[in-house]
Amino acid sequence: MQTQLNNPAGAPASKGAISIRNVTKVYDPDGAQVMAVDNCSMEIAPGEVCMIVGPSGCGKTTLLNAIAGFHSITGGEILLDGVPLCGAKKPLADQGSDRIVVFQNGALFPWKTLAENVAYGPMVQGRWPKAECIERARSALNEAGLGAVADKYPGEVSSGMARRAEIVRALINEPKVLLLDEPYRAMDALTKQIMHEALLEMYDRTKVTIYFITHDLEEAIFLGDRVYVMTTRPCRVKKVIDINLPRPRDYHTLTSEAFRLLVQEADEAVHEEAIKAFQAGEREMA
Ligand SMILES: Nc1ncnc2c1ncn2[C@@H]1O[C@H](COP(=O)(O)OP(=O)(O)OP(=O)(O)O)[C@@H](O)[C@H]1O
Repeated sequence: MQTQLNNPAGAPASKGAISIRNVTKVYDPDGAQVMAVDNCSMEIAPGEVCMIVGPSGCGKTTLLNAIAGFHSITGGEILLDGVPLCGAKKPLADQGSDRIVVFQNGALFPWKTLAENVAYGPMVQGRWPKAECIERARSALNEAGLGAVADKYPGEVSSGMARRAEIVRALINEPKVLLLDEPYRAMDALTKQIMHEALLEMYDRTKVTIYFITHDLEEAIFLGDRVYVMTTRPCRVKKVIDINLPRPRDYHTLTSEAFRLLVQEADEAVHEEAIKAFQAGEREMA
């Protein structure tokens, strides 16, 4: 069975445009007024792999939470395909299956098999009859190279397989946008490389818009269409780097001169902000 995860003939994506317009977010724990994001604007195209890098604590996750509908914004607006998600009248976006978050620490149900995990979302939403949900889940796992372990429990497969199954579980809902917050942070270099290739392979099939936060510049450039380097808090866009490396990409890309130059460009921008963040931290400590 061919799932609807496929984007026939690699057609360009027609949905999943995110507009972040003049967004501001102030947290106010006990009146402390922490400005996390200040007048930040970004236009993310449908099907773009948008990689967000910036100093620790600069406000990257705050933006993700606003898009996902986990946190409200204080000013500005966020639109999905031209339709407002949140803004002045409605500061907190509704959560919805059009925007799916893949969490850092994984969230598969340990008591369900991979196929049952993948089928769970559409099943509880009553999207398709139960048997069809399972059949689609198996088919999607198969396309992701996980067919042989579809009936295994998360504890019986490698962490790399479990992370891939999580992405399959997100994609079965046919979201417009996938939101990832450092999903591969704790992985060793080799597993990370395999995860990157698996994600790119799934992306090439689905062309879903990806908003991906990372501290790893090589990861950002290897995966991304554009890398957004954010300023130290409060968060704004400092620099946008277009990644014109041809797709499909594989590990050979990592050794090209074009790749090396892009890493250098991103590193210079991030380094400047990291120094500012460090100095600001020292001032706060003084
Ligand atoms: N619920 C909250 N209440 C108060 N302050 C918060 C809250 N969540 C985040 N912050 C503050 O807002 C700022 C931005 O946090 P955020 O988590 O968005 O940064 P980040 O760039 O994702 O960080 P990291 O790279 O370390 O994950 C930080 O100074 C953080 O302490």
